[in-house]
Amino acid sequence: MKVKVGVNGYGTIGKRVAYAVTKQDDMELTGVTKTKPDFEAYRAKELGIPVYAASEEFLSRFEKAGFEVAGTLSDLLEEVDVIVDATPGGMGAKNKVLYEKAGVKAIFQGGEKATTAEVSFVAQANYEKALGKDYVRVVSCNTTGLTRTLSAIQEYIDYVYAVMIRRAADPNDAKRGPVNAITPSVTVPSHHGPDVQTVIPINIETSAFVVPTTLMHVHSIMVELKKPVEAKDVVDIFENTTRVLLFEKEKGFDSTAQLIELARDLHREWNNLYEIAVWKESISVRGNRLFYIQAVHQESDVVPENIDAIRAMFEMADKWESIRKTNESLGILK
Ligand SMILES: NC(=O)C1=CN([C@@H]2O[C@H](COP(=O)(O)OP(=O)(O)OC[C@H]3O[C@@H](n4cnc5c(N)ncnc54)[C@H](O)[C@@H]3O)[C@@H](O)[C@H]2O)C=CC1
Ligand SMILES: O=C(OP(=O)(O)O)[C@H](O)COP(=O)(O)O
Repeated sequence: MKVKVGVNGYGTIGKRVAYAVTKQDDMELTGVTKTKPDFEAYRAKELGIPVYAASEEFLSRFEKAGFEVAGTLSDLLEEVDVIVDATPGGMGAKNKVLYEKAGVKAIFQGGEKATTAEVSFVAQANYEKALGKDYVRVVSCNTTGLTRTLSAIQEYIDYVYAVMIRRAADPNDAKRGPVNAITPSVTVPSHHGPDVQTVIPINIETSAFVVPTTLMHVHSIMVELKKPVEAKDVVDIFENTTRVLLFEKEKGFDSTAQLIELARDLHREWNNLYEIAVWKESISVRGNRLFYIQAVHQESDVVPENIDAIRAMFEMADKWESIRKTNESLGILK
């Protein structure tokens, strides 16, 4: 049996998740919703993806443009086993009543509060917690990045302090930036630390700044160690951690620009870099403190998590089988 998947909100995350669903042999993409017949709606149609109006109120826009939709969101909900909600942050919680009414399982994204779902999810850290669940939240791109590396070294962690340097906007966003400024999140901790704690139980504080770039987020991480570890052991751990890759400045990876260039060189769709990129030279231990620096491709690291969340919710595979299938299907390097 293939799980029928719908995507509500065909934007930055939604279109990538929809694509990833089409690459799975145990899932099928039933359709996606759009609020208007823009170029993304036409492109979806060209790809053979049924396009539904996101609600009745948007139907007239499609009618006016002569764009034939397959129905509305409520029609899509009748067809699917699970809906991936990738609408703008905060909207998923409001949509949840529709999903409950339709009796359809739902996945929410990191822009929703943890209380919207039964479990907050990062596959390699807590896949089992999502087994059989109806509502799962894939945490934000930054939280996913922090959780992937920190869960790998969890046994050594006494306390984590991390600073998030966040991209101002996604490349397709001409409204928000980049801006000529550095904008701090003045609430400390930023939401990222408490969000990591919804997935793994560690001590962590975070602060965050927005900077003028569209190319990835960067995290500067300091861990107070519970027990001694050497830098070379942490290198070994990360080398053996799925969805984490080590990069060397020595080899020309000076900045996020070269990481994105590598994703282009790999002919990754939308230059997705699903893996968290840790700078190898940055991994260092001084006294009882471990330091490292990593980069997160905000548009894509959560995509494989959505796919694994679907498998967990339908108990279609165990953790490592699901991660392996997802990795292989998306060309994730390890
Ligand atoms: N862009 C990013 O870096 C990341 C975003 N997220 C989270 O993913 C979620 C979606 O974010 P993005 O994809 O970046 O947003 P986006 O703005 O690129 O896409 C949202 C899509 O939903 C559509 N939409 C708006 N109102 C709608 C409605 N009533 N019904 C259905 N669709 C509607 C928009 O037209 C757009 O196509 C948010 O929770 C966000 O926090 C998570 C990880 C990374
Ligand atoms: O939704 C996201 O970015 P956005 O809200 O700035 O578009 C990304 O998940 C990164 O956000 P975060 O810094 O809240 O993890």
